[in-house]
Amino acid sequence: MQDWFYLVIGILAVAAVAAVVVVGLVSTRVRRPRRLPAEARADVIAPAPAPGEVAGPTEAPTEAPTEVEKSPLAPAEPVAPTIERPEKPASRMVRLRQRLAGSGALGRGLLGLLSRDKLDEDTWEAIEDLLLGADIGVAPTQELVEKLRTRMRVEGGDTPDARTVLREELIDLVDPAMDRGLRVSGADGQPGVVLVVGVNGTGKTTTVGKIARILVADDRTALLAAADTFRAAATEQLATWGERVGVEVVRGPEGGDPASVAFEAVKLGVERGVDTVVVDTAGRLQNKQGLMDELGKVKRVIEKQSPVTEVLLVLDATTGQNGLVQAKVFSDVVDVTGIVLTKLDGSAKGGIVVAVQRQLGVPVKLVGLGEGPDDLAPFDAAAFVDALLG
Ligand SMILES: Nc1nc2c(ncn2[C@@H]2O[C@H](COP(=O)(O)OP(=O)(O)OP(=O)(O)O)[C@@H](O)[C@H]2O)c(=O)[nH]1
Repeated sequence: MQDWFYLVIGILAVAAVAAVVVVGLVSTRVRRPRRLPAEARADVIAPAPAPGEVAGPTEAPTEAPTEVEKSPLAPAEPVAPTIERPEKPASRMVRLRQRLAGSGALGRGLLGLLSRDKLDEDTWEAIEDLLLGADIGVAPTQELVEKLRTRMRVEGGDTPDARTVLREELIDLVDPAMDRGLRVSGADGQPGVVLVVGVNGTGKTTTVGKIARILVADDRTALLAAADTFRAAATEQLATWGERVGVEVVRGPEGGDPASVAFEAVKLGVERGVDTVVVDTAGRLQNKQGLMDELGKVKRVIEKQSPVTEVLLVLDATTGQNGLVQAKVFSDVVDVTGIVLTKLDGSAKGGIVVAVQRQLGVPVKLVGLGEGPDDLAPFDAAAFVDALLG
């Protein structure tokens, strides 16, 4: 009986050990990680490339790793920013001439009509319509047509030179006598202060960046003030413009007081003795009196440091009559001293140059002729008319 008892115990013990071994083997199989395909392994294991680094191949390196590769946290080698050399402004209008193709249709249309053998009433009416359609405005259109009528009648003779007459009269209308120089220098060693204003989306920030390039091209030192604190992206945008030409940008906290940013920038400009401080402002809707008052405040606060030498109003050439309404409101708040007409490359309405100058009695000083960094040109009446006439 005892033998039987020991035999049963022995069999049970052997069975228990066998069960433990089997369970152990099975669980080891279940827990062993699946082999991942090479690509998936790389996604999981490889560190994300550091900023500025280019993600390389994921295979194991065949050579000894470099210091940077050994430590994925090692900072990327600082890359010295490349400072660009902007184009000198003098030749820009000529280079950008073909961008006025839209407005060129006006010149070609007028020339075609004036060159007709017979200048009858229908032709003069068509000329008037062309001028009005190009946003020159009613009074300037009537003046021009009157002068053209007189000259074509008096000088007509056998072979009236329509092109010469038209060119002279258009240049006269655009007014070559206006002083279009940018006032970028201050008196008594103070910096010149250029305040750039206008409705949002007209191209103010872009224009400030382009003006910085003009100043650098003319070997002037400059400082930019990102006083458009309403739109964080505007500050970033300006910082990028500044970096590209090595011009410092003074910025404030998002939503902060624009007047304080402008004040700090001009103060720094005075301390450093820079030639020019250019101040970008927020795009303000003309019907928001509070915002317009704020613009007046920006100017007053700047002038505690140094006088504002130029107030540039940026207008989008494609907005036509609406742009003129904006222009009037801005000129009531700050003394606008010059106009920057942007997006003239995308407009068939070059006549707005004449209309806005008449409306404000202030010259167009710069024209935007594209989105390229150096597509801002000093305005020249004769070059503009020549571009219109093709
Ligand atoms: N085609 C063309 N586009 C231009 C010109 N000037 C500016 N732009 C474009 O107009 C758009 C608006 O320019 P921004 O400089 O951001 O306008 P903003 O007035 O500062 O706008 P806010 O910061 O919102 O007030 C951008 O896409 C510019 O590239 C120009 O002369 N021609």
